[in-house]
Amino acid sequence: MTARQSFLSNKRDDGNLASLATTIALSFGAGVFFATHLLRLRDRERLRRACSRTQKHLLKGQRSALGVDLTRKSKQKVVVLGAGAFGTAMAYAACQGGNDVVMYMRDAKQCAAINSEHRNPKYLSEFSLHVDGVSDIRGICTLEELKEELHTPGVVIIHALPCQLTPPWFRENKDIIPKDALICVTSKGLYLPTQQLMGHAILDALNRAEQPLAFLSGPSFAVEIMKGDPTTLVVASDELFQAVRMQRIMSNFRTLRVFTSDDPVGVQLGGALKNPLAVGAGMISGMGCGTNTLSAFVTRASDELRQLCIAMGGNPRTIDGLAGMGDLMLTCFSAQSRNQRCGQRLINGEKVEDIQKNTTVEGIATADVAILYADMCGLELPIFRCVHALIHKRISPKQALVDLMGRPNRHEIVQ
Ligand SMILES: NC(=O)c1ccc[n+]([C@@H]2O[C@H](COP(=O)([O-])OP(=O)(O)OC[C@H]3O[C@@H](n4cnc5c(N)ncnc54)[C@H](O)[C@@H]3O)[C@@H](O)[C@H]2O)c1
Ligand SMILES: O=P(O)(O)OC[C@H](O)CO
Repeated sequence: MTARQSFLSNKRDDGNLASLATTIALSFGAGVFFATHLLRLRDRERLRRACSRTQKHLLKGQRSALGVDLTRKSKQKVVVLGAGAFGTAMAYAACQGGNDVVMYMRDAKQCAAINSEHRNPKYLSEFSLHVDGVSDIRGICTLEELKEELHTPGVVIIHALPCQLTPPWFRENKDIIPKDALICVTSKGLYLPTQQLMGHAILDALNRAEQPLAFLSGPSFAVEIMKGDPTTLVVASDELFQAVRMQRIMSNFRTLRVFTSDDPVGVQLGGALKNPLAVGAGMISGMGCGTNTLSAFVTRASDELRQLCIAMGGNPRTIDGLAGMGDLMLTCFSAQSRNQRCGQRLINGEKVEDIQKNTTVEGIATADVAILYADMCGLELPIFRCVHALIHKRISPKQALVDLMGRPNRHEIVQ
């Protein structure tokens, strides 16, 4: 049984009108999406219009005149890979969304504490993982257990491992990953050894082109998700029904609102490339510059992000959204961001290797790949290049400001 069949049949098992309406809407949506593929509508605008029609139909189906409950959904098996800050927040959110959630980690002590005390002793330990009225998150720590959990038909994997460790992990463990399991990637970065987007690197590591993938991104500090601060995310997939499926799994209609997207390239690039830019923003703060400079940086940097997105085949409108501007603002303006703090520490003279010893900073490796992409696409991208040069200490902070502020006069918005 494929993930989609199992998902649809799960929903039929509910036997209620709400599930049936949604199932019909989803089937229709998936049908429209596949039909657009079959008809080889390669033109991006036409494809986007078809997807948005699908989405409208879905919404219509969910807002049934029969008054069905929009929020009703069937329990899904969710396996979270990684029990760091974001793995913990994702497991908690999926559990709040009413799903059966298992979190995989290597550390047996950490796992035992999660199962007995319902807290992650290593990350966000101040928060209880007990979700009222829903089953608790279960920790597992052996590959045997992981294999067994992944065996569940229709299983969804939420991946929350740091980017540079991800392809090796999937290569090593590909035999236990079911071919039809949806992998929802939440890590934000580009893979340095092969200069790939995470999705492509994972498919290569699995040696499979057909593994269903989705990408969840947007402004979301793990700690604020745990606190229950209203948070919005976007999930993208080439197969729109997979994005809708993740949307339904993660939405809790109170604190987490998830939008869908048909632009996995744009969503991945937005999430990944905001990280080196956040390092740059931290450098600006470290230099003692104020909000004028930071706002200028964020605005002009978003233009470079858009240029790169277009050149790499993404939709520039995605950069205007949560995965682009949303996350860029969050990480550039907040010292809660590890990338932002890394920038400040670099300006204060710390070494990049030392900063990365105990903390995940995706922006460093991703900055290297961003420059390779810029060269490949023939783009100037002065802000990305200055941040990259500062990270590698090829220019001084003072020189970076001279280089950026001394550029020739020009029109602001170039169509
Ligand atoms: N922290 C956030 O607020 C946040 C928000 C959105 C996205 N993200 C993204 O999520 C990804 C993970 O970030 P994080 O904040 O959770 O990092 P983290 O450093 O808090 O946790 C990473 C976890 O991965 C585990 N790990 C490493 N190798 C492993 C392996 N081989 N097997 C099992 N576990 C392994 C580590 O033990 C650690 O628990 C990053 O790409 C980050 O950009 C983080
Ligand atoms: O702490 P950072 O810089 O890795 O940012 C975390 C998330 O990406 C914010 O959305």
